[in-house]
Amino acid sequence: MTLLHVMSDTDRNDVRLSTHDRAAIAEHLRPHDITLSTWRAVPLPGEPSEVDIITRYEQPARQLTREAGYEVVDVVSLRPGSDAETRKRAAEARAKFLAEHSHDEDEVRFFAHGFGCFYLHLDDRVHAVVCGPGDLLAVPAGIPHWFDMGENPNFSAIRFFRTAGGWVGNFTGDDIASRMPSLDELLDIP
Ligand SMILES: CSCCC(=O)/C(O)=C/O
Ligand SMILES: [Fe+2]
Ligand code: NI
Repeated sequence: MTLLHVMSDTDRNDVRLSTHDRAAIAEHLRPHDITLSTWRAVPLPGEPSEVDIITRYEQPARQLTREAGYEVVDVVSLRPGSDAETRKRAAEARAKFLAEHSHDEDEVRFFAHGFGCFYLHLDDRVHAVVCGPGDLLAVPAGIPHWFDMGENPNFSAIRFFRTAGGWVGNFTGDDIASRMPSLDELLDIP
């Protein structure tokens, strides 16, 4: 399941576009220099480890790394859990990425398992892009955005970086995420 849900940045109920059609989503994002592409999903165990992910997707990940010149590839995985420690870690991770930020390099993420939503703040519109298994999203440097992994995170994503420093966010200080629908709300859209 992939979703693009475009809203006014001052009114989440002012919806300009909402579609699950991957081709239409890619087409809509292209003029913004944002690329949504698809890798053939490979079968994974129910609770894939980081090693499962990187070995199953080694071939396309190596090809992308070679073609685009990425230096660092890592896997971010969060799994649901009801114990206090897991919930605390999930809440901390969620809060970090919910703060609007940009990066000095492109944000390139492949979803191998589960779901997450990128909210791309383009002029006066928020483009919420829910990514699921097989989705590769590439967002140019400098675009303000945030990411929601939901109340009970359950996803694995491969991240591609050009510089060895890994993840560095330039935070805007805007709490816009609190005024927009969460991943859990977007996943309920039929
Ligand atoms: C899906 S990877 C974790 C989120 C992340 O790296 C990022 O920069 C979100 O904006
Ligand atoms: Fe980011
Ligand atoms: Ni647009």
